Amino acid sequence: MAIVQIVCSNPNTTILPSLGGIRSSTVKLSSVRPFTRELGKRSFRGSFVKAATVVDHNSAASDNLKISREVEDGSDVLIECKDIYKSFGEKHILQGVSFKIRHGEAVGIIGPSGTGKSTILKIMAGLLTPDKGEVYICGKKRDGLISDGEISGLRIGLVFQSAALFDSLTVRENVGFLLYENSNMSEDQIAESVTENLAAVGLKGVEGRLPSELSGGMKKRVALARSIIFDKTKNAIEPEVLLYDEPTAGLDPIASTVVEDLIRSVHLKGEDEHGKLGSIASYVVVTHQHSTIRRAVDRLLFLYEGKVVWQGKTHEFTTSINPIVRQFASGSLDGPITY
Ligand SMILES: Nc1ncnc2c1ncn2[C@@H]1O[C@H](COP(=O)(O)OP(=O)(O)OP(=O)(O)O)[C@@H](O)[C@H]1O
Repeated sequence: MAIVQIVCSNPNTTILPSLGGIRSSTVKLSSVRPFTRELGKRSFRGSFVKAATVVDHNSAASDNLKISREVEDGSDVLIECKDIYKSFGEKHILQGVSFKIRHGEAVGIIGPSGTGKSTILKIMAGLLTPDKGEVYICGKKRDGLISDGEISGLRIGLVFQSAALFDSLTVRENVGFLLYENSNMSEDQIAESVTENLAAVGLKGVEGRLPSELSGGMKKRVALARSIIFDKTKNAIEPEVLLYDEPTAGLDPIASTVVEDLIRSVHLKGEDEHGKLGSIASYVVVTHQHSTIRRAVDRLLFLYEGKVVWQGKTHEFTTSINPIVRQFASGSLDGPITY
């Protein structure tokens, strides 16, 4: 078992768009501090919040996450979105979206382009506020953005759709970025850890390269390596939910498989030796890729015209008789979904 540490930026800073993995966490704004540590010969300044931790159970990539049991009192619900509405100007994107993410779940959010999948991820992460409706984190209602207050007991991380690497930093510096600042690990330990995490996403010997020297798919994998790197010197474990926005978009089929298995493998399955629910994250993946649906998630939410119009187990997706799901699964031009 290993501890995975993932760190995020303060969503209110101008750095955010540049950072692929953000973490909304149990961190007060007052704890945000300037990042000044030298990265190689360059230095970088910005505001960052502290790291979060998650446990890696080193499960076989082919293992499925156990679908979380529905605990009667709802205590296994980590995130609940209740009747969420969100508009951008005249565009009414979310119109009453409700769902729960339970402990141990691997959930996919699918649906036509522009239907609000990324928007709901950002609302879950606390980067966007809904116009109406509530988000509950471990049963506690969140008001405003994640930075407006502290909700303890759960960390939520978002891995952006774009790789969003720092152009002027090497791959090593990008992947180890937050360890350099937030951990007590030595430079050698961080470098070693970076190499291990890059290898885990199928990349070798690219540590010294700049992002501009990588293909799009390689950048994506570097971003993923950055999201799963952890502080080996820490033991604190809290439940965590990771949100992946199209983690396999633009990857070739084999690279997709690597990433899908990795998403599985960095998450825990459920119980400790006493039968107590484990502390490891659930995760939510927004994806258009069938392989990712099949391989990386157990339950699906189908978002269409502002609402969750279907949900079910992954294997039910292709056999559903729901006309919207059937059309989407088959890619047919005929059906209720129009472009
Ligand atoms: N900050 C914003 N300002 C204005 N419009 C926005 C903003 N964010 C999203 N939108 C719009 O809201 C709609 C939903 O966007 P979103 O990215 O959530 O869709 P999506 O389902 O993730 O799409 P895709 O599958 O193509 O990635 C789009 O029309 C988008 O242009």
